[in-house]
Amino acid sequence: MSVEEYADVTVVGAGLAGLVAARDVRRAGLSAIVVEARDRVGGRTWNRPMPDGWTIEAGGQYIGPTQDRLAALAEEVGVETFPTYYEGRTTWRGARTPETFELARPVLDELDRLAAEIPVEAPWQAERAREWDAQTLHTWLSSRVTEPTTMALLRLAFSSVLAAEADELSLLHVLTYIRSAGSTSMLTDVAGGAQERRFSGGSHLLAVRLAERLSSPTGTDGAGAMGGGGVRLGSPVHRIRHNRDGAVVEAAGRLITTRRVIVAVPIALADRIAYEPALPSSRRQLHQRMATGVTIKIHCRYETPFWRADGRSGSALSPEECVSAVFDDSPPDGSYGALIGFVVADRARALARLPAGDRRAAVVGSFVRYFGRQAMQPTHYAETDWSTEDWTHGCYGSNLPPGAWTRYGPALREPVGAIHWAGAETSAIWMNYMDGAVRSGERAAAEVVAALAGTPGGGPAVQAK
Ligand SMILES: Cc1cc2nc3c(=O)[nH]c(=O)nc-3n(C[C@H](O)[C@H](O)[C@H](O)COP(=O)(O)OP(=O)(O)OC[C@H]3O[C@@H](n4cnc5c(N)ncnc54)[C@H](O)[C@@H]3O)c2cc1C
Repeated sequence: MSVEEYADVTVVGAGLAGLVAARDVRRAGLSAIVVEARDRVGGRTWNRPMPDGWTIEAGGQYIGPTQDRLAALAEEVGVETFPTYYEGRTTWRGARTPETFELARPVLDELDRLAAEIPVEAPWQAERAREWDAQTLHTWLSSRVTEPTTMALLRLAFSSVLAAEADELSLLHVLTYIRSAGSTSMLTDVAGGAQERRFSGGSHLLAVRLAERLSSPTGTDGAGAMGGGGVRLGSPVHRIRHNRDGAVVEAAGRLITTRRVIVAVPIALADRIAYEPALPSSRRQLHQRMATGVTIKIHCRYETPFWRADGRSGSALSPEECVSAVFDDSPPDGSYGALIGFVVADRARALARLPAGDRRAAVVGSFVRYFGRQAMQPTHYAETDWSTEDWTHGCYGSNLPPGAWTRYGPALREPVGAIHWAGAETSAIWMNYMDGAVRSGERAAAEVVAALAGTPGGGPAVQAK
C-alpha cells in the first residue's frame, strides 16, 4: 500500500537545487513536496559521520567570489564562511622546466578569450560551436603545446577542475564551463577563485537548515507565509506519469499527484526514472551522454598542521602523484591539522581497483612525498568514492563529450509538459557548482510559478491509479 498525497509541485531530489526550488515554490503560496531517495538531505554536500566519531565534509565545500546566490542562501539560513588557509608556498611535485608554468599562461589566456565568445545561456549558438564541439580538449591542447611538462600541467589543471581527462571532454564543454565561471583562474584559484572560502560547520548545513524550514509545522521561513508540503526521505522516485496539465510521481511507498514536477537530480540519474509517456529523444539522448566525473575525496587528520611551520600552505599539486591536488582543511583555529586530497579521473579509476590497504598506502605515500615523513601517520584517514554512491554516481558534476552540446544542448532546461529540470548541471552560471545548484532551483521554481499562475488548482489531469 502506498501513501497517497497531493502537492501543487513535487520536487525530485533534496540537494541544494531541489530544496531551493521547493522554498521558492512555497513562497509563491503553492504547496511543494520534496521526494528524496536517501535518508538524508544535501546530496553532493555531506557532513559525513565516520565510525570513529569525527565528521568529514565529504562533498562540495568551497565558495568563491561571484557565487552570489549561494552566498545569499548562506546568509538567509545563518551559515558563516571563513577563508581557506593559503599562507606560504604551494608544493609542486613532478618534472618541470623553467618555462613549464610560463608556457601554460598564453594557452589559458586563449581559452579565456574563446570562452568569452560563448553565449552563456546557449553555448550551442556560439559562432564556432560546431568546430569546438568536434574536438576534445586534448586535441586542442596538442595543437598548441609541445613541451611535455606544460602539457602535463594543463591536463592536471583541467582534470582537477572537471574530474575527467582532457581526452574525454568536448572543447566546447570546457569553454562553456570556463564561461559559466567567468575565467580559468576563477575555476582554479584559491584567493579570488572558487576555493576562496569554506562554510563554518560545513556546506551541508545549508541543506539541513533549508529542509528544517520546509518541514516546519508553522509553515513559515521567516520571509512570510509558505504553502504546505515538506521533505520525504528514503523515497526514490522510479516513475513519473505526466501530461501537459500534471503528473503522478511514484516513489517507494508513495504516490503523489501533482500539477508540476521539478526533477533536481544529476542528469545521468534522471535516466533511472521511467517517464510515461517517454521523454523526447533529445532529452533522453542528453541523459545518456552527460557522464559524471570521477573523484575520490581523501581526508587525513594530524595532531597539528605541521606543514605550516615549514612555510607551506598545505596546497600541493602534481601531475605524477595519485593524489593530484591537496588543500589545508584544518579548522580556523588550527587546533589540529587536516589535509584533503582529490584523486580524480584516471587516477581515481586506478585507485578504486586496489584493495583498501593498498589504496591507503598509495594515498599516504603521496602526502609523504609532498610534506615529508610527518605525513606518514594520520590520526584519522577517510576516503569518499563518489562513484560508489548509488544516488550520485560520480562528481563533482557532469560533463559532455564531443558532439553532444551542439546536438542536445537545447534540451538541457527545456520543460517536457509538466516536468521541469533543475540541478547544478542545468545552470548557465557556475554550472556543476553549489552556486549553480541554487540558481537552477530558483530558475525552475520561477518557471513553475509562472506556468501555474492563473490556472485553477485542485488536482492534476493525470489519475493516481
Ligand atoms: C567531492 C565533491 C567536491 C565538490 N566541491 C565543490 C566545491 O568546493 N564548491 C562547489 O560549489 N561545488 C562543489 N561540488 C559540487 C556541488 O557539491 C554540487 O554541484 C551540488 O551540491 C549539486 O547540488 P544538486 O542539488 O544539483 O544535486 P545533488 O546534490 O546531487 O542532489 C540531488 C539529490 O537527488 C537525489 N536523487 C537522485 N535520484 C533520485 C531519485 N530517483 N529519487 C529521489 N531522489 C533522487 C540524490 O540522493 C540527491 O540528494 C563538489 C562535489 C563533490 C561530490
